[in-house]
Amino acid sequence: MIPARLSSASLCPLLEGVAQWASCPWAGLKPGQLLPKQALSRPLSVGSVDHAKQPEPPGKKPLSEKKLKRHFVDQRRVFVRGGNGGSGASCFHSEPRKEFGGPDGGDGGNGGHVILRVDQQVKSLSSVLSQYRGFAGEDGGSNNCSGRGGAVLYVQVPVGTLVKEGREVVADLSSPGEEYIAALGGPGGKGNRFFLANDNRAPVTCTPGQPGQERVLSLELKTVAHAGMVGFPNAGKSSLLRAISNAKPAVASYPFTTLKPHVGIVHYEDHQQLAVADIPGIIRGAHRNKGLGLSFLRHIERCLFLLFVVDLSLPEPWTQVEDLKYELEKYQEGLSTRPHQIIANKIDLPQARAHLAKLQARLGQEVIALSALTGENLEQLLLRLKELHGTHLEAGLGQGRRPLRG
Ligand SMILES: Nc1nc2c(ncn2[C@@H]2O[C@H](COP(=O)(O)OP(=O)(O)OP(=O)(O)O)[C@@H](O)[C@H]2O)c(=O)[nH]1
Ligand SMILES: [Mg+2]
Repeated sequence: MIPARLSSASLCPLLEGVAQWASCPWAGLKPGQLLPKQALSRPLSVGSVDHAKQPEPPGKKPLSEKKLKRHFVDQRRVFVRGGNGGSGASCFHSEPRKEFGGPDGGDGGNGGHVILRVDQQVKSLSSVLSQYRGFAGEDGGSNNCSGRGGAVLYVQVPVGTLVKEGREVVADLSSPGEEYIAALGGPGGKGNRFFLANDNRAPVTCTPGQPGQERVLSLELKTVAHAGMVGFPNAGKSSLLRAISNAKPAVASYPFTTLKPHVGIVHYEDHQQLAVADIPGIIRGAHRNKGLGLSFLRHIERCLFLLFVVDLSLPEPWTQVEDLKYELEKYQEGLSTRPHQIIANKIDLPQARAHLAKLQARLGQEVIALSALTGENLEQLLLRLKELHGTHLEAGLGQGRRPLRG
């Protein structure tokens, strides 16, 4: 669920780091600054649709599945180990003409923690390594010198990182700057000075530093958006996001153009903002990790409502809806019944119009037929988005939950 922090004022900056792998167009606006005139002149801000099909670069081969996955990493298993504590020292004060100077071995420094810190600049988990060892504390020295503590080792992670230990979720890092101690540094050992007592004026005992905590954590990145666009490759999801928001995901006529989720912000005249995520194409068998598979089904989990985008120009478009729902349901029970809207894209194509009536009859529910390319009927989609969000808010209030504002 989107945290309450995702209120209209903070939505944009937050998403910039979470999943806004696409740039946020409103990021430059200061509070109180007017929205661009173009956006205000309409009841709804419908972005320009001048993104007609970009030509495929000549000779560009489609990427292999392995390479596709390498671009964007949304899951990592990490071994973390806190720094070892430094050992305490055992020595005695020595000075000319002072025979029994007493114990002066200092304590060892504590080992440094390993801390996960949310950084807005980090977009995926690809920069996270498979293991981290914290800095060790220094050993204690003579003259009651304590060893220096090990420095904290920060691991930068993107906003929206879930930290799991085994199956248990131990942290949900959803706002910039948030920190989680992944592994504690070991405490430093005690020097012999510590053991000085009335009945033992010359202790030689000192203790070694403790090893740092060791853990194996799974990090998972999930997109945080109000609406998630789900569809087969080439259905026109990215084109649609470009048309309704100012996000600029790549659009091309080959499948798997989108390799990582993009989040665009839809601005309404009443200053409401809704985040819409363009999730990379899903194919049949995605729940068995085919194509870009599971990694992207995960992002859908965090969307409050879904937009099933189908390519209306293809024969029997209802099979796309059935297959998409099947994949979602197989991945997580109940996911396909989350509040949703079916979007039939590419209505501008002649064969698409012929399929519309059949699709509607077959599904028995209202379908919004539109064209991301020409901009036809986009406003209906934007109104529906608002409605879905309103219903979500009401449902939340009904259950006594804190309202989520868009
Ligand atoms: N005629 C027509 N073409 C469209 C429309 N929307 C998208 N397209 C074209 O369909 C192709 C695929 O569009 P994308 O937006 O890249 O599709 P996608 O669903 O994001 O594809 P993946 O990123 O591969 O999942 C492009 O060539 C677009 O120009 C539309 O409304 N009408
Ligand atoms: Mg795309």
